[in-house]
Amino acid sequence: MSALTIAGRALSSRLFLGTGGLPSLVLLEPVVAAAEPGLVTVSVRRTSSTRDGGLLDVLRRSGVPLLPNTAGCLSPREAVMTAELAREALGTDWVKLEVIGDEASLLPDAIGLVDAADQLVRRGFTVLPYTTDDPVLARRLVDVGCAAVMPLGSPIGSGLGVLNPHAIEAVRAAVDVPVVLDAGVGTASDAALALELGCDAVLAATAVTRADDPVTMAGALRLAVEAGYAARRAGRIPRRTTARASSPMTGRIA
Ligand SMILES: CC(=O)[C@@H](O)[C@H](O)COP(=O)(O)O
Repeated sequence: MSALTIAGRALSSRLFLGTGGLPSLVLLEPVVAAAEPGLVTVSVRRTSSTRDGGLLDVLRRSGVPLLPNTAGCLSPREAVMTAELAREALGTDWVKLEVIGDEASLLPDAIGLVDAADQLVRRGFTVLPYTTDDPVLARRLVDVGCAAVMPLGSPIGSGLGVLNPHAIEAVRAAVDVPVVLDAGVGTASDAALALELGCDAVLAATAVTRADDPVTMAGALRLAVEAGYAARRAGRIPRRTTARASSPMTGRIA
């Protein structure tokens, strides 16, 4: 599978993994090994511990690049401060920007998101914003300098997959930066569909952390992303409303 590049950095996989919510830290290492993700997101609030065997320690040993996020931030100010803390703590100026409108829907606050993205780009961050599946908003985020956009397939943790495939295609068409489907993936076919629709990568958390068997699901998502990317490049056949024989009709015995 050809490499995905974001902001000049080549990533080894088109699957990104969210780490919060695993039922046991013991699962983290095998999950990461099965997923072989290109990036692993970490919430700065939840990773204050750097002790041996802690979340950060395990992730660092895995060698997968870390992508700190601003999970749970409800205002641009809070998100910018959290990103600065992450830069200091983790030594990276990449940030997955989340500015949430409310704690019930967990939907992005579009206005706060553009404001925070603008501030962070000016402060030298490489910003990957979690956004809605709105192509106009995606363009605004690119206009202020975001390195990628991360539209939701459906609400965080819902497992509903890609609710509006046409909107995801519209986001893809609207911007010239990588598009990473973020949120709502429930199982492997959701991830494959995202790539088939033209997304460059997929971020999944709950699909793995709440699966009956997180390690096996992590491996399934890795394969699904590869399959979806290959299918996109191969080009799907057009949908038809009528039958068309798949074998030639010549040589039939009358
Ligand atoms: C924005 C956000 O928090 C998502 O990245 C979340 O981590 C992943 O969403 P799922 O848990 O639905 O995969």
